[in-house]
Amino acid sequence: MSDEKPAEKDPIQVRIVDLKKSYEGVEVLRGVTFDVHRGKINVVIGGSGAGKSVFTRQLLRLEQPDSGRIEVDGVDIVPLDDWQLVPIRKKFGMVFQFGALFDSMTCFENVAFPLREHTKMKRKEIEERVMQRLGDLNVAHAAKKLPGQISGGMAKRVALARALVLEPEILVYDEPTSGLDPVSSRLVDDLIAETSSKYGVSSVVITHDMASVFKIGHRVNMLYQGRIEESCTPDEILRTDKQVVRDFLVASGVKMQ
Ligand SMILES: Nc1ncnc2c1ncn2[C@@H]1O[C@H](COP(=O)(O)OP(=O)(O)OP(=O)(O)O)[C@@H](O)[C@H]1O
Repeated sequence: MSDEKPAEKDPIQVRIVDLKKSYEGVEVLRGVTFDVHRGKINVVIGGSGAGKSVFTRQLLRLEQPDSGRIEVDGVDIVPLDDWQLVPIRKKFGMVFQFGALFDSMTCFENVAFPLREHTKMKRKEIEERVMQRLGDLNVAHAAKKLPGQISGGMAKRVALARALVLEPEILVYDEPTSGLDPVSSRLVDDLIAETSSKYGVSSVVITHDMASVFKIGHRVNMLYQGRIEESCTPDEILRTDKQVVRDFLVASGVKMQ
């Protein structure tokens, strides 16, 4: 018997290196570099127009970056074609503004949809998986209801169940607290933290909500004018000596050290 230990997984799940994207000659991403830490909550923060949405579209390879690398578990996905991206896309789950459920389908059908589209699972297996996810997120009782018949908070849980049903390794949240009052925002933060610890997924939270950084972030990456100006822990960012980062935090009501 070999006494070799199983190889430890790289603590960095995704490395983004010098990513650039222009539209009609205007450079929006001007060399984005940072790491997504495995199993952690990685927040990407930035003001309006910083390039957060453009970055998200490149990360998910919904668009082709002009240059740079996105290494997912060591594989650079930038040069891959749609066919080669199929197994990579399975690693990602996306939670778009936490909504976007199909209104005419029950919550059960919403969560079953990705399984029907992307797997050959049998009806019974689908039913079990869907009810398990809904149960994990405390919304099993909403299975037969339409999204319009449940509260906004419950709908977010159903949307998260749907994002988790294909068992992604990396969950990307696009502005999850955008447009919510502070109390609801913190409940959404709780849900993200709960999901991170329950499933061990690597979370990427794209937001301009500084409160989320300090409540749930393990890592914070500040995007400013198309570059990552700071990449550190939430504690460290309070002591940053980068003026643009300090200005953004102070304007967001954060007390600096
Ligand atoms: N398809 C596109 N074509 C041309 N310019 C674009 C395109 N998409 C984004 N931009 C420009 O890129 C810049 C960054 O936009 P982006 O939407 O990524 O900002 P953001 O950080 O998500 O801002 P917000 O928080 O307001 O949503 C903006 O100046 C925007 O006009």
